[in-house]
Amino acid sequence: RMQEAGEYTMKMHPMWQGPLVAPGGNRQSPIDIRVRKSVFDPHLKPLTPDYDPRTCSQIWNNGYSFLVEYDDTTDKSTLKGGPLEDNFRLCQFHFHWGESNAWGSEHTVDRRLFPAELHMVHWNSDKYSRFEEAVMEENGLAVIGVFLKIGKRHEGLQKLVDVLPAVRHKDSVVEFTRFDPACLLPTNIDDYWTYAGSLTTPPLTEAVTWIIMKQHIEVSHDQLAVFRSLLFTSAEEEVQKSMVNNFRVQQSLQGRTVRSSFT
Ligand SMILES: CCOC(=O)CCc1ccc(S(N)(=O)=O)cc1
Ligand SMILES: [Zn+2]
Repeated sequence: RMQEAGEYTMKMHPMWQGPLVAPGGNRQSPIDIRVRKSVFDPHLKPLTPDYDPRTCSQIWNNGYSFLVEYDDTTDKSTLKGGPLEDNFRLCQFHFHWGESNAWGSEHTVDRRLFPAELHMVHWNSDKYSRFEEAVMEENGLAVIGVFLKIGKRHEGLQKLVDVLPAVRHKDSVVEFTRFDPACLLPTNIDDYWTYAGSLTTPPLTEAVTWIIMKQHIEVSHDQLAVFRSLLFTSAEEEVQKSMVNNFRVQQSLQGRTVRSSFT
């Protein structure tokens, strides 16, 4: 019998032996997006990302995922519009994925799992002066989530895939420049769901306005296989653990409304 999507047990990883539910949390992420329960909001504006590839600086394996980091000391790569009242600065993007193509995303749509999910992380530069400050505040962060499906090779992603072997181990860093993160967004960014949530890894703070794209992007099976060649563990550790299943279990909605920008 094929297991139902969402029925899979999640292999425990040290990180997820941590606080699976933040103490006192009532707006935790990720969640299952029940499409028919989402509420169309005609006041939601188009999202206006404006990224400068020259602010791309490095790739880092932090032991949870690999982060592509951007220089966020100026307003060169920003996100405005959509549900956001303020100007947000891009600081990094990363992914979550499974050991198989059957699961890996953090959010689901009517319980549907995707093989991976991209998160583009921004912080509110109108209200705060640095990421570390914004991460502790209610309207501090905005994260764009994009689902990945297995299909044709993603040409823009290949430049990133080619450098991943250089950050195989936890705490490794390599210079990575002139990468335009906009190439990872779907063609249609006007259709999205948005809700108030949290970081999905420690410190799990309830600081995030989530913007989840309805349209997915496609990457090839081989490209995603390179993600799985990364390791949770540093070069010094005896036992090497493959970096897979780095997603958090779904959290209860607890009365929150998910709004949609489309009918
Ligand atoms: C105070 C330092 O805090 C951090 O470094 C948090 C980084 C962090 C950024 C984004 C996310 S996610 N998966 O919800 O998009 C989780 C954790
Ligand atoms: Zn994430």
